[in-house]
Amino acid sequence: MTGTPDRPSLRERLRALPVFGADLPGLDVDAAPEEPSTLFVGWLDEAIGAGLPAPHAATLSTADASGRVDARTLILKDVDGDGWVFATRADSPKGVALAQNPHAALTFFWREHGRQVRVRGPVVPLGPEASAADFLARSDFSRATALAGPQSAPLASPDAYRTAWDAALAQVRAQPGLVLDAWASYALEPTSVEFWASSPDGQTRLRYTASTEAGTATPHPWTKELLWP
Ligand SMILES: Cc1cc2nc3c(=O)[nH]c(=O)nc-3n(C[C@H](O)[C@H](O)[C@H](O)COP(=O)(O)O)c2cc1C
Repeated sequence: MTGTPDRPSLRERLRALPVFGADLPGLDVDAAPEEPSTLFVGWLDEAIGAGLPAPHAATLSTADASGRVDARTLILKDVDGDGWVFATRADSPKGVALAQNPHAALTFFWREHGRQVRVRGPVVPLGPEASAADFLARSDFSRATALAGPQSAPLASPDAYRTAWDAALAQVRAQPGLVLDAWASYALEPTSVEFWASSPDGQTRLRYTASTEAGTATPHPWTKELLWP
């Protein structure tokens, strides 16, 4: 759409928007640790410490058996020996896609720090015990939402949701140990983790790649390389 002096076009308004602020912490490549999880948790802690909004929110990208791609936001639950951990309903579209094709990516963006992290690799379900522990750690409201109905299925009306949610909340409160069978914790076990940082000097990209012994899944030490921005 063409703009006017009072109201520039959308293209002009978008071009005028700043992306990053000042005083960006950047990425010190020489000080980068051997393990990408160490650098990731360091960046996440800096984001938490600075009070950035939802620093643990990430975009999970998946592709189904036919290669159709989808992406959505979710919450990071942990980073541990299993990998980058998240939880959802196994019968949701993302859970179904992961069952068909376990390869996925998590993308974190901390605008105020001018940083992005891309974590790529296969996703594994962590099993009933870990899934139950995650479900029971959720608030009553979150458990009721998960229980109320099949995530992402068409909903007939807001009233239908309200009625199901009220019943689910009553059920959760009556049975505090109740676990939704469909709830699943997953870990993305990275084969590569890429750190991107903007700074007044330009952009820096550092990719960690896990080398694996031919024919085994045994991880070897990570290799690090710089990438063209
Ligand atoms: C900030 C934020 C956090 C979210 N966290 C989760 C989460 O941890 N797990 C989840 O299943 N959905 C979460 N959602 C909802 C998902 O983005 C998505 O709408 C839902 O999981 C259905 O996705 P699907 O149809 O691709 O399976 C979150 C949404 C937002 C905006």
